[in-house]
Amino acid sequence: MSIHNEDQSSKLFQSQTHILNQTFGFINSMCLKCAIDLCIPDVIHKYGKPMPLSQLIASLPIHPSKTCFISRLMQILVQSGFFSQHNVTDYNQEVSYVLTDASILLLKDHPFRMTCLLQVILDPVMFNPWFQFSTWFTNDDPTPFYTQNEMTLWDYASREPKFNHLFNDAMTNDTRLISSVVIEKCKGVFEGLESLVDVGGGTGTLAKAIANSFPHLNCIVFDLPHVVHDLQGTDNIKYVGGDMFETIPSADSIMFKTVMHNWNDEECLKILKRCKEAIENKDKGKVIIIDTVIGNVKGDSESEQTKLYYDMEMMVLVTGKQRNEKDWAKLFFSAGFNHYKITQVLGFKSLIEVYP
Ligand SMILES: C[S@@+](CC[C@H](N)C(=O)[O-])C[C@H]1O[C@@H](n2cnc3c(N)ncnc32)[C@H](O)[C@@H]1O
Ligand SMILES: O=c1cc(-c2ccc(O)cc2)oc2c(O)c(O)ccc12
Repeated sequence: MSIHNEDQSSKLFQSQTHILNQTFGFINSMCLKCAIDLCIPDVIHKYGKPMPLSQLIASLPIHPSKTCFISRLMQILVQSGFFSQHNVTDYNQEVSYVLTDASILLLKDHPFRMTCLLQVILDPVMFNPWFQFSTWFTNDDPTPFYTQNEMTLWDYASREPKFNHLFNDAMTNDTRLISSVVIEKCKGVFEGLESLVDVGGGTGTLAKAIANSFPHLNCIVFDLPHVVHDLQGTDNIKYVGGDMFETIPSADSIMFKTVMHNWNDEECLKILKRCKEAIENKDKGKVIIIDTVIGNVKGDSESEQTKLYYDMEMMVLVTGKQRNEKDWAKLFFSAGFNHYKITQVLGFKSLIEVYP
């Protein structure tokens, strides 16, 4: 095939570059993981001022034969916005690095750090199922994760304590930020309630924050037995192990934070019907859902991309999906609920109150 003009060849080169950039996308994730494994954000933070490359190299736990590769790793991390580069004009022209808003959330001691979430998303247990994606389209397995492991993510976590801890820590990372915003912005949601069950509440990060702010509220953290079996409750927090498809403890309010997104419509309908049975006081009782509502805020293009990635992650690992308001409303009314109210909490996450 011959190329006839400038325009044609330039379009071909652009397409080739586009394909290569999309294919090499994993390099951004892997360089970020490498930087965290080597504690680069913490080392630069501890230095307290722009850190010259030679100082950075000297502070990292690397083999002397690898020192010459750090500047190349830093180059891509600067390009992807995790560090910014100061070109110092001293005699040896050495570059220095500082943190950016994004890398501040990668610091070990930051209360809203995202490192555990990132590590679990890139862990081989959650990453390898992607290699089964196309195979899964040709079989009747529930998820690519199932094709890879012959069991669900939840069964895998119950059998592998190391993965269970990694997963629960990752969810805790995400919940810390949301908890503080929910308690600040949505205080009214919890006022007047006497009891609350956090279903799929993990290790209880959100329930603990709510129980601290509302000491008269009796909270139950309900999750699979392998998640809660060794956790100690307090005066107003009790841990209960069980399966939400079988039974949900009774209370005024039943809460789900990033749980519904793990399940398909049929499964969510079953859970919501269980909630209707479990709500003790039908007058003031409600279901509280903290989850994504797609399309309720016009996001920037980066947020739009995140929602699509997140939806794919649910398809590959669990049977769930991200939902728009119409999808949520259909679920609530099909399960026999009467009305609902959506409050936008943070980014594309919302708090939905659903009334019987
Ligand atoms: C995505 S995590 C969310 C954890 C917590 N709500 C948070 O946001 O930090 C989903 C939780 O649902 C729990 N889960 C899965 N299947 C369950 C079931 N059948 N019954 C109760 N909990 C379940 C998992 O163990 C996990 O802790
Ligand atoms: O891989 C994930 C990521 C999440 C996730 C991402 C961002 C957030 O703000 C919250 C949660 O949640 C997941 C999840 O619930 C799951 O069951 C499997 C994987 C992931």
